[in-house]
Order: sequence, then C-alpha cells, then structure tokens
Amino acid sequence: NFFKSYADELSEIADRVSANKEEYIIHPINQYHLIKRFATQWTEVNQLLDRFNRTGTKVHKAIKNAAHLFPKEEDIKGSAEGILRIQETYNLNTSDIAKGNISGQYSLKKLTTDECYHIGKAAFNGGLYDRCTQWMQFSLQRFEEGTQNFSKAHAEEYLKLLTANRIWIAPVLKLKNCFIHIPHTKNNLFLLHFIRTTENKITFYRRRPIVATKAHISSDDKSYKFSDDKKFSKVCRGDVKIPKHVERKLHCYLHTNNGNPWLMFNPVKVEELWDSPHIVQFYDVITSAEVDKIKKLAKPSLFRAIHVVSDEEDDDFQKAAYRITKISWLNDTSGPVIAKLTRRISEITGLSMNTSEELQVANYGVGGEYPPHLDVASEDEQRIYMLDHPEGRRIATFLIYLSEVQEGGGTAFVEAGVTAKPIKGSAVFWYNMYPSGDIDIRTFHGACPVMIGNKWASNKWIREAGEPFHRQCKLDRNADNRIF
Ligand SMILES: O=C(O)CCC(=O)C(=O)O
Ligand SMILES: [Fe+2]
Repeated sequence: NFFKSYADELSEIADRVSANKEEYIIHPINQYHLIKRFATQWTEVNQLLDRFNRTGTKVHKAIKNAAHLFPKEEDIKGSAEGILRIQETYNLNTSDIAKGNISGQYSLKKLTTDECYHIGKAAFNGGLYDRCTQWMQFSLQRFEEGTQNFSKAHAEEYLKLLTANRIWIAPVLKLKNCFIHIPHTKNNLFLLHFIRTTENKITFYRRRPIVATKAHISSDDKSYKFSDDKKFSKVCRGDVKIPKHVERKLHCYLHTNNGNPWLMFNPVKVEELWDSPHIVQFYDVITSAEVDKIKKLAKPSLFRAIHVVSDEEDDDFQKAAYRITKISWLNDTSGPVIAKLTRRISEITGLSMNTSEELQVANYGVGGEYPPHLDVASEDEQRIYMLDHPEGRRIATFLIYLSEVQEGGGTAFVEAGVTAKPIKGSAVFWYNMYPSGDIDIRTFHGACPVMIGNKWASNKWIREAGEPFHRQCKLDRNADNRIF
C-alpha cells in the first residue's frame, strides 16, 4: 500500500511537472517538497525493500548508488529556514505561503499539517515567536481540514507555551541584557531557550549588524554604524524611493571607454544606478552561450560558501555557516571563455587585470542570500592578510549576473537604498575605495534572498596594486569616484 500510494503521488507530480521542470524547481515550496521526498520518503522505500528482502531489485540498487547524494534531515530544516527568510525579508503572509502562494506564484501542492508545524518549529528555534504562533495555528487549521495522521498535540503544545509567555516577551526583547536577572530562570524552559537564541545572536534570519572598525572610517566620524537588518530587507523589497534630486542625475548611455577599439563598434550599454557612490550597471557584457560555458566549468567544483562575520564585541572574526550559497573559482587557464571575459572587463572598466582575482562563480538556492558587507578589507584586516594579498585591497567589484531571478535575489546597496536587478548578461560595477585610498563604506551591500528562482552570479574583484597608471590616487580626501 505504501509503495502504491507513493508511486501514485510521484506519477501525478511527474505528469504535471514534465512539461516544465525548471519552473517547478524554482518555487521554494516545490523545492521543500522535493528535498523532503529525497530525505525521507526514498529512505523509507529503501527500508521497506530491505525488510521484504527485495534487495536485488533495480530500484533498490538505484537508491543504494545514489543515497549518499540525497539531501539529509538538516537540508529539510535548511529549506524551512529558507522559506522563513523569504517570509521575513519580503513581508509575506503566513496564510499565503501555507497555500503555496509566493508572490502570486503557486506551488504544485500546498503545505500540509506537519509541514506547517515543522516550519513553525524552525521559526521558534530562530526566535521568531510570533511567526511560530501563526504557523502552529495554520498547522491546526490544516488538521481540522482532515488531511493526515498528525498529532495535533505537538502544535497545541507550542501555542500554549507561547500564549503563556506572551506577557513578558515584548518587554524582555527591549531590555535584552537585563533578562538574565529575572528570578526562577532555571525553572522556565522557554525562558532558557529564549536566552540561548538571543545570546547566540546569529540566527538563520537575523543578520548581525556590522559595525565599522576605526580603519573603515576615513574622517573624524568614529562611531559610524551600518544600517540594520530592517533597512536591508526594506531595500530588497524596493520600499526605498530614489529621491528626485538623485534620480535627475541618473542616465543611460553608450560607452566606448574613450574610443577603445574593442568598444568602438560595439559600445557597452550603461545605466547609472546611483550617483554618489557611483554605481553603474552594464548590459550585454556576456552572451548566453558564454554563460552556459562558465556554468559548465564551475559546476564540478562548486562548494558551499562560508561567510566571515565580524564579531561586534571583540572585533574578532567568526565564521557563520550559512548554507545558502555555493561558489567556485575559475582562472584564465580554465577555458578561453574566462580569458576573454577578463580582457573584456579590462576594456570596459579601463583597469588592469594583472592583479585581479580569479573569477568567482556563485549559485544561490532556496532563500539564498549574502548578508550585507563590504567587499574590501579594513586596513587592520589588510595588515593581517598582507602576505596573502600583496596585490592590495579590492579597489573595485565587477559583479556579473549569469541568470535571471524570477523574484528577489537583487543586490541591495543598503546605504544608497537602491537594489540592482539581476538581469542575465548584465554586470554591476562600483569602486569600493575613494580615490584617496580610504574605504567607501557607502558601498555596503548584500545579495537579497532569492524568492523564486535559481540565481547565478559571478564576481571579478580588482585589486589596487595593478592600478596606479589606470586610476590615479588623489590627495584630496573628499574626492569622489566617477566611473566615466
Ligand atoms: O550576488 C550578489 O548579488 C552579491 C554578492 C556579493 O556581494 C559578494 O559576493 O560579495
Ligand atoms: Fe559583495
């Protein structure tokens, strides 16, 4: 019976998906279901085959051969967290998501009682207590609709816990460090959990505010603090309007880099995204065929990226294992397509590639994001990394989009309040340092969570040592960058 119902379920999905697999896979709820099927149901199939001694069958062999590639429990958790990250960033309704509706696009199946429960649990563990309440309520609602064998006591337990503790959560959140002194702490499991998650600070959805170190700051301003997580989400949603006086200065034009022969008959299309710091987007810098070649070269060596997060308190560095991006590095000998792209970046920007980094290729999955950061190291960090990087700091970033993203996944410049849209074949370019050599903290930026889609992007970081003849330093600390 189990095999039969599972086979029916799969063939129904296969029938409805076969026409457009890509469209199926880019929806976060479909991905969640797919990951779940591999992490749990196929394992169940395997166990049943073992139990009934059907170990020689074709399907058993297939599962055995591929089992090491299957997603694991932690991947289900990761994808539930991805859904929550999308929900938090883009202010989505719990009821919409439970119905499978993400920004107007529906998943093949809606979320079941136990799936709502599990997302609720992930919300609780991330300290999102109000969200947890909503998800548990939806779990119970689905249960009333009579979908499946799920013990509703689990969800009720969470709701009870949250209702009983509601009175003190809000004030305690405000007091933060004082709550440790509340008496009877040890007897309150919920409070202990709360303290633990709050103390950890980094949760999957809440990005740690980054404080500029002294070396980041060029003038007398000693206490510059970057905008918080809320601002990043707001910019990602496109809720920050470009002021009229800035908009008036932004243009689109064709660029030949002062009559560069490579660009004379095929000028590059430029759109200014911001005036100060000057941020531009180039269009059609790479063809679709070249993109396919780059992805093919990168795929075998993609590995999960680890973001380095600056620690607020001791200014030390900590690694946070956000499992949401995969990256790979390609150099000019990896293939002619890479060497050609490197030369093209040089023609467009007028900068030397002699001290540039290899091309970084990144792939973002469900809810994949890169929290706000500066691409350039502070002076203190550079002193530490000097031996590794005699070619100096990252003077400029050339960020190429290798795919479209249906919803979300833009690059948000938090201070400016503008988000670059991932358009396949285009590239965003900006200087991370002022002409004086000071770091331009206004270039603080991050990759917004991918809501629907599969995002591919590629970074070419250009380092300072190769540029003295291409980009003159200026003694005036107030001199601003102008790309062209
Ligand atoms: O992928 C993006 O949109 C931005 C990525 C980024 O900022 C980085 O890799 O440093
Ligand atoms: Fe970056």
